[in-house]
Amino acid sequence: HTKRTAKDYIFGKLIGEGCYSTVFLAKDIHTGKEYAIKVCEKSYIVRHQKVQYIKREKDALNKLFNVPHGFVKLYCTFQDDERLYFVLSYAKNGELLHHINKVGSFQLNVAKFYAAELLLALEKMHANKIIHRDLKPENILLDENMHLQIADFGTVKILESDFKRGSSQNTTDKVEELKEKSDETNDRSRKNSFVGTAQYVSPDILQTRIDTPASDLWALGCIIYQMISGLPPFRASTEFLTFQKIMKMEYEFPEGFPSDAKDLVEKLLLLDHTKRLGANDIGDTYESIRKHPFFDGIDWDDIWNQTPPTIC
Ligand SMILES: NC(=O)Nc1ccc2c(c1)=C(Cc1cc(-c3cccc(C(=O)NCCN4CCCCC4)c3)c[nH]1)C(=O)N=2
Repeated sequence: HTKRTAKDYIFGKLIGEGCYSTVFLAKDIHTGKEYAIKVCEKSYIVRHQKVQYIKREKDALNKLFNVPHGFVKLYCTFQDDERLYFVLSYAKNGELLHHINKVGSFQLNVAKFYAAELLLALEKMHANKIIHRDLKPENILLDENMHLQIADFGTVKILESDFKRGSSQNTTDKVEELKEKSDETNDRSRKNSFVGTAQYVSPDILQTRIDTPASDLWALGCIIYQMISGLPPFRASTEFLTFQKIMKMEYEFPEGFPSDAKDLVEKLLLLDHTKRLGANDIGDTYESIRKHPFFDGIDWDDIWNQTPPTIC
C-alpha cells in the first residue's frame, strides 16, 4: 500500500506519555487493526538534541522486528511538518506496573513466569547488541494474551558489532540525559516519570558512564524484586536520594521474601557490573541465570506458547 499518513488512522485515547513523545491508541481505517502510535514533536526533539535517540529507537525496533516474541513491533513511520509518527504494536493489557499495583504484588509463580519472559527478551535484545538502559515496569507491556512485550527504545544504546558480552563501552550521553531530564523536571511540571527511571538506573550508568548489557541485568533484579514485594528496591522522595541509595546499595528484603528469589536478586544487584550473574556468560543465552533455582520448572523453549498464569 501507499505510504501511510495520520489521515489513515482514527486516533483514540492517550495510552502513554514519554518525555518527548505521546502514545495514542489508533485504528487503521483500511484494515480496522489497532495500533499504538507514538507521536514526537519535531521542535522538541531538535531543541533538546534528541535526534540521535529517535534514530536509535528506529534502528533498534527495526533490528527486533523479526524476533517473534518479547517486543512491540514497529510497523511503519511517517511524518508531517510538525511531528514524527511511529506505528507500533498495541499491547492491549497495558503496563506491567498497572498489574503489579492492581494486585499489590505477584504470587511467586506469576513473578517467575514474567521474569523468565523478560530474561528471554533480554537475551534477544543483547544478542542484537541493543542495551535498553531504561527497563522498568512502565516499559514492560502485556499483550492481549498476557505475554510480555518490551517497549520504549528511546534510550537504547546499540553497541559496535565487535562487542563481546562481559565488556563495556564508555558513554557520556545517558548521564547527561538524566541530568538534563532532572534539570527539565526542575523547571517544568513533573509530567514525565523521571523518578521512576531513577529507581531502576544502574550504578554503571550513574557513576562510571559505562554502557554494558549488565545495566539491563541490574534492572531485571529490580523488577523481580518489585513483582514479588510490590515496590522497587531503591526508593526515596527525590531522584538524588534514590541515586544515593543505589550507589550505597541501601536496600533490604521484606519479611517472607522467597529465598531463591532473594538469592537471584542479590546476584543481580551488584555495583560491579562484571560480577552480576550472567555478565560473563558467553553466547546468546544467559545460561547462568536460566539455571538459577529461582527459575526451576520454567520450560524455556515453550514459555511463549503457554497460557500465562492468572494475575490475582
Ligand atoms: N514510550 C513508548 O514507546 N511507549 C509505548 C510504545 C508502544 C506501545 C505502548 C507504549 C503501549 C502502551 C499501552 C497502554 C495501554 C493501556 C493504557 C491504559 C488503559 C488500557 C486499557 O484499558 N486496556 C484495556 C484492557 N485493560 C488492561 C489493563 C487492566 C484494565 C483493562 C491500556 C495499552 N498499551 C502499547 O500498547 N504499545
